[in-house]
Amino acid sequence: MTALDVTGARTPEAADVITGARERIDALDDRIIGLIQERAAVSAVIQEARITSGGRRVNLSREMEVLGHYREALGKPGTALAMTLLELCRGRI
Ligand SMILES: O=C(O)C(=O)C[C@]1(C(=O)O)C=C[C@@H](O)C=C1
Repeated sequence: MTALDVTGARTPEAADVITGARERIDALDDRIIGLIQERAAVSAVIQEARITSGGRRVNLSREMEVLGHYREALGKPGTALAMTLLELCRGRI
């Protein structure tokens, strides 16, 4: 496949722009994944401390704060993103 095919561009110039921008997106995605893994590790510390102290894994009022934070920053899809992040960090409830 040529660069034109894989990018969907109709000109070599557009294919170059897309190929370069996709490299930046791949690098950003790697950083985002790393941050999600770091977030999950910090979240695990909190959950462990709470459970060890006799509490529950989940704290719904805090989850509402997290959901609101993402919704304020990113709009309605931010809520869906935060729900996915919470599931990654504390499992399904
Ligand atoms: O902040 C907490 O108390 C956490 O346990 C962290 C966290 C989160 O990942 O944001 C995870 C589970 C809780 O239900 C609420 C929030």
